Amino acid sequence: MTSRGKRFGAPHDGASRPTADKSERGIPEATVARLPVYLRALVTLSDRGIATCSSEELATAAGVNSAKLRKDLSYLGSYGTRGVGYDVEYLRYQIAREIGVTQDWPVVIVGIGNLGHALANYSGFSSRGFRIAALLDADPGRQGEVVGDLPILAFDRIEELVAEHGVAIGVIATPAPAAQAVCDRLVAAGITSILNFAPTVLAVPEGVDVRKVDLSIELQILAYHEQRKAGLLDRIDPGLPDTTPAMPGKTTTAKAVG
Ligand SMILES: NC(=O)c1ccc[n+]([C@@H]2O[C@H](COP(=O)([O-])OP(=O)(O)OC[C@H]3O[C@@H](n4cnc5c(N)ncnc54)[C@H](O)[C@@H]3O)[C@@H](O)[C@H]2O)c1
Repeated sequence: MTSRGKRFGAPHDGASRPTADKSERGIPEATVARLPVYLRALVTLSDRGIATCSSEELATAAGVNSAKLRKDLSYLGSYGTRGVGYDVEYLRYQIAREIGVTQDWPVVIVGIGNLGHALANYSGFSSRGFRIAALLDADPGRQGEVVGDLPILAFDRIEELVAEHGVAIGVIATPAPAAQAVCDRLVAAGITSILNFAPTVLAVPEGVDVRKVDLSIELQILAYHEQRKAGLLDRIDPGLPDTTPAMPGKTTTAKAVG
């Protein structure tokens, strides 16, 4: 239950509803997090004119192992056809329906600086069902500038715009010190899902979902793996033939999900 206007609860940063490991339909959260990755792989296969694919092909395209993929898809009741594999278009539809991207999701972006401009100009949102309904900024010097097809509007219009477009998702691309106040106002206006790019932990009431994108944390994780690789190489006697084992761990050239 959303409790709009209630006092804010515990900081809530990252995966939605951290206490639950299953979605309302009983699909594990880790599986839910991989569904968009499968969807993106299916869109690519479909764009290449591929009508059916095996679980191995789809798993490779999505960067997961095929047993995990089959298990994930079984939660959707999708098992493929023996000897044929999965129907790409149908599976794409099934996953899109499960995620909710067969419908149009109006989104507002708050903070149209460097990052906000990049997000506003990104065409990938609309092709995946996310329509940018409004661009908002507190700086009058930015207001009126057209980015993509939309003018930057005053953040003070947030309530009016959320109501007008039925917006449920807000993107925060303001500096960190402003993010909590922006978040509070988005929630008070009726927004129940927030994608936060500011490097700060947001406190939100129960029923509001927050996802955080932090490129520096992703880079730090890669740095950690680089350090481990370097440590392994240091331990190899340079006089011996190279018998370096394959690197353990989940991080490969593609980002591991879940
Ligand atoms: N998550 C990532 O990977 C990533 C990458 C780059 C930047 N960032 C973060 O994204 C945020 C934006 O970065 P940037 O480089 O675009 O900054 P920027 O300074 O270029 O833009 C910030 C914008 O937010 C606006 N703003 C400030 N306070 C506001 C408020 N209260 N209400 C509405 N708008 C407000 C400013 O007027 C400005 O236009 C920062 O928090 C930054 O740390 C995150």
